[in-house]
Amino acid sequence: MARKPIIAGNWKMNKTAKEAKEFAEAVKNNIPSNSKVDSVVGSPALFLQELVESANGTELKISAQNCYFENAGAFTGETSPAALNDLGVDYVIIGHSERREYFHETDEDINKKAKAIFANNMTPIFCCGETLETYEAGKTAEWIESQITNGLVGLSNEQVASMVIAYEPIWAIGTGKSADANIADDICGVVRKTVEKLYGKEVSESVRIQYGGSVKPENIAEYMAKENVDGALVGGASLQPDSFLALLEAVK
Ligand SMILES: O=C[C@H](O)COP(=O)(O)O
Repeated sequence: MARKPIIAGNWKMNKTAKEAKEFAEAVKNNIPSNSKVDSVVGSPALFLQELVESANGTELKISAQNCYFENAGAFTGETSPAALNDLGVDYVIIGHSERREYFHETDEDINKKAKAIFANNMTPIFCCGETLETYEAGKTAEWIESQITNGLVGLSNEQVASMVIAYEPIWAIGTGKSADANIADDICGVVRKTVEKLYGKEVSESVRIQYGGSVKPENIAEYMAKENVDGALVGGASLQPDSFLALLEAVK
């Protein structure tokens, strides 16, 4: 089955409202209109409403970078998935290594978030990835299998088939030291095999798997040429309109 490539920018904690709006205005009408690629921008929650309104009716889709797993209640500082859906947000990034490390998110939290996102008609971009220590110990495959197994438990076949999984080796994030395209393909293959083991071949052939970690316009084609890589989750190189558009243009 042909999987549609998906390029998602993750702005992390960058930009002001003015800069976010300027980005959307510069990008939204310049997305390649052949629909060969899904184009997503992951913004801080503060700018989501503005971005959804600006991107309305265009090819640009908007993602949150996190949400809580309850829809409402006494959870000071958290973001409701129901409110995100109400705004018109399409995707939510969950389980990013920065959230796992700095905010102590567990596989169980991330699993609850995945369920809440589906319950609110949005699509999770589920991140997994290993530390340099795990990589150097040759334990990447078992680490990834465990993150996938625990993170997706209880989801339906249909849900897993429709989601996006981003493999991001932590040692390649923001370091300029991207993983070799063959390594990215191998580990994205581990993700796909794990999904196959848990949910069957049809689901594993449908789920879209991104590579993330120092992806830029100059190297994205190498990743996209690989069998198991269906797209990229991009931090630094997604911040400027020209660079974001160049990433999209590079997807053949
Ligand atoms: O979510 C995106 C990743 O953490 C990659 O960030 P980067 O492209 O700046 O290395």
